[in-house]
Amino acid sequence: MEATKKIKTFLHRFKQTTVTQDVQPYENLLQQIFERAGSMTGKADAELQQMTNVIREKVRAGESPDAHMAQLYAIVGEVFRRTLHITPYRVQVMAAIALHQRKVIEMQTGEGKTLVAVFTACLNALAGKGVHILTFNDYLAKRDANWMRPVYEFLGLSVGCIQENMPVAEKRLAYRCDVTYATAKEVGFDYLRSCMAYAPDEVILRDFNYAIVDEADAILIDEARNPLVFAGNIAGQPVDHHQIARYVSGLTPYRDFMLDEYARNVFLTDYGIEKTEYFFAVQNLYDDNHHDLLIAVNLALQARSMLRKDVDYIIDDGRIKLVDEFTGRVVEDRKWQNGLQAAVEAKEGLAVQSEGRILNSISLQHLMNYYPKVSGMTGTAQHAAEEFASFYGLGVSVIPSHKPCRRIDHPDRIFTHKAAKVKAIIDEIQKVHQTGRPILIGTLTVKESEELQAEIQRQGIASTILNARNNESEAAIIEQAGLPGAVTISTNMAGRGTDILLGGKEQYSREAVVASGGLHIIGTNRHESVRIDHQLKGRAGRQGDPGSSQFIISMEDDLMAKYGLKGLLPTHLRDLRQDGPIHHATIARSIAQAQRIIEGQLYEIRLNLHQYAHFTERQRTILFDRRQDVFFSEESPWKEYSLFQHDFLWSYYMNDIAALREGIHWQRMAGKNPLHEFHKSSDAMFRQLIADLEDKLSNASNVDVSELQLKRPSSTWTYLVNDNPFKNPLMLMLSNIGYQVDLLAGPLMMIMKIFGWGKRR
Ligand SMILES: Nc1ncnc2c1ncn2[C@@H]1O[C@H](COP(=O)(O)OP(=O)(O)OP(=O)(O)O)[C@@H](O)[C@H]1O
Repeated sequence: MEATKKIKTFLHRFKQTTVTQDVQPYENLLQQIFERAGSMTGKADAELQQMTNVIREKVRAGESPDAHMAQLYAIVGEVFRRTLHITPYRVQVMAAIALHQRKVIEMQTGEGKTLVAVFTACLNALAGKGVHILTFNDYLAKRDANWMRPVYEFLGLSVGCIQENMPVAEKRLAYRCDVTYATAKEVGFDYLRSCMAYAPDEVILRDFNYAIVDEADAILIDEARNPLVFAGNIAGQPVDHHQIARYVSGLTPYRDFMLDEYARNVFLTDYGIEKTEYFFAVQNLYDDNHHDLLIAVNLALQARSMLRKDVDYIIDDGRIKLVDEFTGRVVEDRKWQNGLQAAVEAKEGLAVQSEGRILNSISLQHLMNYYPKVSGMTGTAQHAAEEFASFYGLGVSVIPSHKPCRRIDHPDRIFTHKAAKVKAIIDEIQKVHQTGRPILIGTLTVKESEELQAEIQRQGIASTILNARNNESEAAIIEQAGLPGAVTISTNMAGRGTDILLGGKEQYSREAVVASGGLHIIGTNRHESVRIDHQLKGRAGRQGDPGSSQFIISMEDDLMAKYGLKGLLPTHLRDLRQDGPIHHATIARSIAQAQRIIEGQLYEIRLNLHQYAHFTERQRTILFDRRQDVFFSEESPWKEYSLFQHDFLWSYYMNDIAALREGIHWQRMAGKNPLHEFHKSSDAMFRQLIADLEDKLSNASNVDVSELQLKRPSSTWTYLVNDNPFKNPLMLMLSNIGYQVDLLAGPLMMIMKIFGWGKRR
């Protein structure tokens, strides 16, 4: 039976891998909506509100909202005209239908997804159970809630918005609104907070109902690599990180330590081990007594050789701030976990902050699974269709654009080395700048953006920079980026959600920019994820505007070096060095293939994370259900005591589980399957946890309440970067083959991804 179930699950994943281009199924509903829309224009405001109230009563009496979609969408369209003076396009209404039908809709960048979500949110909010619109960042949550507020309020629907660091009382009110705009991350933290409440007024969230996820691929896929972790502070450091950082800075690569960038691995050589033992006066570094030292040295090596200042992080106000590789933004509350943060702080000579002890944690994938209904929107859904299907059971529906896209995407210009590439970028900027067209240059890192600006300045061209160092001026920079002659250099920050208006706000200068050919995009690197490249291109040619894009790259770029892409080239091209671009069909194909391979690997990492997290999540549910029983019980003197015990033991358990995971990959060396071993060990540990908890609770009546120190753990909310122990996903994939049918699904999907099979276009 079990085997049959696994085969069914396996096949189901493939069956779900659908991308629908066919919009015919929506035509019938669209016709009904637009027929009704005609009769709405003559109605008084009060009439529209009364019609909405009638639908609301029917839905609350148990009727399905589906039956009222045509009527309500026609009303919402009319309300848009009356309140915001916008007439929704036919394709936007079509997208709103698909959204209600649990799809991830792909709409071209700039087509107005913010409006689309409102139709579906209104329909689903009538039941009174709340709709969450999950945005990419806090700024968009606030902007969209305020922008769309008149529409909701006209229909008698309340709208709230969640911001990080908002007082709990304000958050509770916002979550009780009919529609709440928030980032997925903040909802996740509020969920964890609610799980650990000590009194009813500390419960922030109500039951989940429906989530519309904006920029769905970024939130449901890219962000899903990072578990949300509620961490408490513990004082003291077991080792002197600064001393270790100084020691490691003097080591020589390839003699004292080896590093394999592709596998994201760094380790001491035999020579390096002996040297370290001598320096720290220990006999055997691998002895249990020196475990902390060994780990700290490894982390310091990782900090020295794998993490780069102004690329992976910046230093601001004496603190390390991580830069998100997908968005180019500083992520204020993100930290590396398991001691790596401290190692980087020591490397930079900063004070080492105290390390976090995990108090509670959830993955975004599991959080989303608590919503009975989920749908999503993005400009780049097709590339992630397999993953939407396998993790979330969501299909992708491609919505045609309102006006045909006029953007010209030039084929990549590829150079043999970096200097030739930079020269070509400067030439390109000079050539396009002369025509008066605005230019947006997308760079990979803060460092690269600044170096390029210096180079452009030497050529006498003024430019503006947008990167993690100046994100507070983002809105002002973007406002200027579409003006005639503007040159803007940015990291991935000028990606999702960035609406560059041609000519700024002035109509006459818009006409001038349109006549000159619109915005020109220059990409200076191919990103690991092709979706990020598409988002960058998507800043030009919005809503039928003219525009163009050109990637100028070199075989020495990080992507090529990291993944050894030269190896994919024919032998005679590998050592070529020339000033002009390389003209060879194989190269562009190889790069595209490499991006597919990398995406397959990243998928594999996420699949693994999911498989491990899934087991712990099930245990968390069991334990927190028990916590709820204590929470709502009446034995008040012992209640808090039973809860400061529950949370304390769970916290210890979470940390033990993190340590178990950290070392479990060694089981592969013993010919065992790490995932199986993890399940076995964590199952035994969980049973012990339950036994300990019951023991503590049964002894609770012997505790003198006056002696209890009911102190809560002092806590911080941390968004930890998953320092994945599976450094080489390919090895992991191979080692897993043959253990269980379920595990085969991932690798097979990866192979299909690489060869582009299984996609229906
Ligand atoms: N029906 C419409 N009529 C006129 N303007 C519209 C309409 N719908 C949207 N817009 C405008 O289009 C612009 C882009 O809208 P929005 O930010 O929602 O796009 P988007 O799809 O989220 O883009 P991206 O994901 O690329 O950032 C906004 O300036 C908005 O006012």
